[in-house]
Amino acid sequence: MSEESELFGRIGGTEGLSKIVDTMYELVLADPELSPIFQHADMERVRKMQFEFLAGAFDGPLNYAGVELTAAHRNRGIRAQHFAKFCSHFADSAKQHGVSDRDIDNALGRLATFKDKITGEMNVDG
Ligand code: HEM
Repeated sequence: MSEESELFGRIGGTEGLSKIVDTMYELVLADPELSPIFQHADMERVRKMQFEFLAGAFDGPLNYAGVELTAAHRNRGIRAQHFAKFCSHFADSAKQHGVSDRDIDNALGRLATFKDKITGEMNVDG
């Protein structure tokens, strides 16, 4: 990959991230543990919103205009093991699209910071 200073650039910018998101949801929807959670989701919207969210999280353009993450994932029964599988599908997709292991680790570290919002494991005292 290139020597771009931002993670977003190094993972291939708009084109690269779009491909990573598309492949990631192919893997997620083919996963029998995760696909039921997406049964009623508007996948076109989810892909678009996920692209925008991740672009911002990876130091790219900040255009995310979707629902706040806690609200979007509340009461869906999403647990730590679902989160872990989702992240491993992200990593497999990024690997397929040529992202370096170092950049994948960097991206996974950023995804991990959203875990409590996605799984609802909020620290109520925090
Ligand atoms: C770091 C990890 C994750 C991020 C950044 C993320 C981000 C997002 C975003 C941006 C949306 C769109 C919100 C909107 O419509 O405005 C969304 C929707 C959704 N996410 Fe996640 N998500 C993550 C993990 C997960 C996991 C682990 C699951 C379940 C296995 C999940 C299930 C869903 C579902 C079902 C929707 C659709 C909600 C609806 O029908 O409106 N997400 N997510």
